[in-house]
Amino acid sequence: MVKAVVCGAAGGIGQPLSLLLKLNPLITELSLYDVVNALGVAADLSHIATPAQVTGFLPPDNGAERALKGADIVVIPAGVPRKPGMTRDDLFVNAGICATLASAIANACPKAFILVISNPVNSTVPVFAETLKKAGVFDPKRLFGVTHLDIVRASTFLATVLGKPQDAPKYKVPVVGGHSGVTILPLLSQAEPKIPSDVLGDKAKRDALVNRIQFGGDEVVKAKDGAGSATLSMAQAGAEFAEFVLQAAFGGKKSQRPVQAYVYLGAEAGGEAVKKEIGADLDYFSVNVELGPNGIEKILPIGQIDAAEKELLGAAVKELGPSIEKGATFQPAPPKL
Ligand SMILES: NC(=O)c1ccc[n+]([C@@H]2O[C@H](COP(=O)([O-])OP(=O)(O)OC[C@H]3O[C@@H](n4cnc5c(N)ncnc54)[C@H](O)[C@@H]3O)[C@@H](O)[C@H]2O)c1
Ligand SMILES: O=C(O)C[C@H](O)C(=O)O
Repeated sequence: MVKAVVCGAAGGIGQPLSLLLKLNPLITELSLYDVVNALGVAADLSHIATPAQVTGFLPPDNGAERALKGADIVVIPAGVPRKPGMTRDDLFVNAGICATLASAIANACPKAFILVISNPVNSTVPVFAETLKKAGVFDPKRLFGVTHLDIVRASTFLATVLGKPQDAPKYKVPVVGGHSGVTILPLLSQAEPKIPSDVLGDKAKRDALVNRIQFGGDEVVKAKDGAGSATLSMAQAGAEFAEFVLQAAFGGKKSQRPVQAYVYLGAEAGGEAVKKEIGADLDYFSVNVELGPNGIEKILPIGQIDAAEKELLGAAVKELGPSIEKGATFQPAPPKL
């Protein structure tokens, strides 16, 4: 029996993500929580003939905690998306929503795997961690900032540059750092299969590819022209990442290869080696991790990077530090009496 919850289930990401989770045979119970329309989305999905039993919840009568009660995995795409001209940091208004949901998780399902999609991920993950710490239930092995869309984009854009767009699933590019602009650090030198030297060694081609991976989100924001940001590709990436976590925990399938997520790097999580590699005392970074029944089993080293990547790492670290600090020191407004 596996219970999954989507918080923000009626939104642009939430609806297709909930659909994809409804199709996941490992999930037997699916709770959909949102401040609007969660009952409608749940009624609609509940007619699909798959094992997961779907229920919708709205805020009245402590709806968030009722939705979350006993959950094994919680996926969170709640909060506002970007409009053209905005940075992800402009979405820090979502911090309050994240703190509220983290408190509800601490009460209702403190052992759940928590997958944070809400932006700015670089700051909202520290908001979750600090709220869970205050409640005494923080487990760094179970908290993930979902940066998997950057991995999906890197495969697609690399295959396109190489003139083999249909081979996108074959290309694996580690993407480390954070989830916004220059904090997104694609490690092209570690791509598999190896990138031919006429692309990797051509500065203009390489810079263009790195830039497209770093600013892929902006392409969608621009194309949607005020109607939001990536929703369908994010739903697919979120469902795929949830599947990695679920398979490792409940499916008896240890991940064949490491997956990447924005995770806590404190000593108790085993992230000290990565801090040394990046030469900075950052408490969060997107890295390769190995998953097992209890979540993150091992934070893996970044490994060898080349001179161009070292330069990009400097820029990523510089921007990440203040974003992490902003999330970690966030004070939610006291509840209105
Ligand atoms: N991590 C990533 O790679 C990634 C990718 C795309 C989008 N995002 C982010 O995901 C978030 C959602 O994007 P979207 O396009 O689905 O937005 P959206 O506006 O379409 O949907 C957001 C949903 O959250 C709900 N919501 C608001 N406050 C809530 C609360 N307190 N509790 C529960 N639900 C609440 C809204 O009612 C809405 O249904 C944004 O912050 C966006 O920037 C992240
Ligand atoms: O670009 C955005 O604001 C949404 C998301 O972070 C993305 O990468 O698509």
